[in-house]
Amino acid sequence: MTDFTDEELALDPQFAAQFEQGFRPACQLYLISPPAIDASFVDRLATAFDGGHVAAFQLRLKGIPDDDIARAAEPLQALCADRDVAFIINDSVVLAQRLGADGVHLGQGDGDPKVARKLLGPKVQIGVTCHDSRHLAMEAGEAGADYVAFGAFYPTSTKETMHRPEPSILGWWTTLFELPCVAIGGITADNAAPLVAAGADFLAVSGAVWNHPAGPRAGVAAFADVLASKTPPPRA
Ligand SMILES: Cc1ncc(COP(=O)(O)OP(=O)(O)O)c(N)n1
Ligand SMILES: Cc1nc(C(=O)O)sc1CCOP(=O)(O)O
Ligand SMILES: [Mg+2]
Repeated sequence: MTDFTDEELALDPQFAAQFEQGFRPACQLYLISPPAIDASFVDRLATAFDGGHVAAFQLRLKGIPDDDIARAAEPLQALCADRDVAFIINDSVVLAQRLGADGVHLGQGDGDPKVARKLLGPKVQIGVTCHDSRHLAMEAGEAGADYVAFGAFYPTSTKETMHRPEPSILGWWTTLFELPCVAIGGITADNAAPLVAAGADFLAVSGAVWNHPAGPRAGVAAFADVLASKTPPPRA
């Protein structure tokens, strides 16, 4: 696949920045489920939400039949609706449609965002994994994604990862594009500052919340200061 130079990217009229120093909201938390959950997980999720504002929750259960994920999703989706948290399904457009999810997250091998858009319509959020690639991110944006995700920024035991972007990719993206960007991979309250400072619109986190020694409520609360450290540019 062809990779563009920075100069080509910056000059491409299809992709180049359209927004004029407008308002960019503060960085928000995007919570990813643990790799496995049981029936009591809905209580842990509620506890996590008690720790502070969570913008989105992604149900990420790998290698499990859709029917089982759908059963597990029901109380979680209801809780998310109750707490005004976007409910995102990982990997499967079909399952996202079946559940009436607020969004779907697609990896590079999880299907074409354009096809997803046709199936899900304009209101459902579509996120796309872009690893450390500016090219993939621009492709995703062009295909109609609602956000692009870069990672893994730090080592993680939640998933085997092969890409390690620099935080500067977030700054590059937010300078040129209005579309929100998500930072993911091994992010903790202690290592998140460079990602927030670089311009991440969302921090996607799993282990830092679910494995927090003081529990998921403390895990979410721990991010409050670093999230607040991004000063959004003023309205034009
Ligand atoms: C917000 C967010 N970003 C990236 C991923 C990773 O998606 P993918 O590359 O498809 O890997 P799996 O999560 O499916 O193992 C994600 N899920 N969410
Ligand atoms: C699901 C996922 N995707 C990644 C990517 O790099 O695309 S890293 C990752 C794991 C996120 O969990 P944690 O916060 O525990 O590291
Ligand atoms: Mg996937």
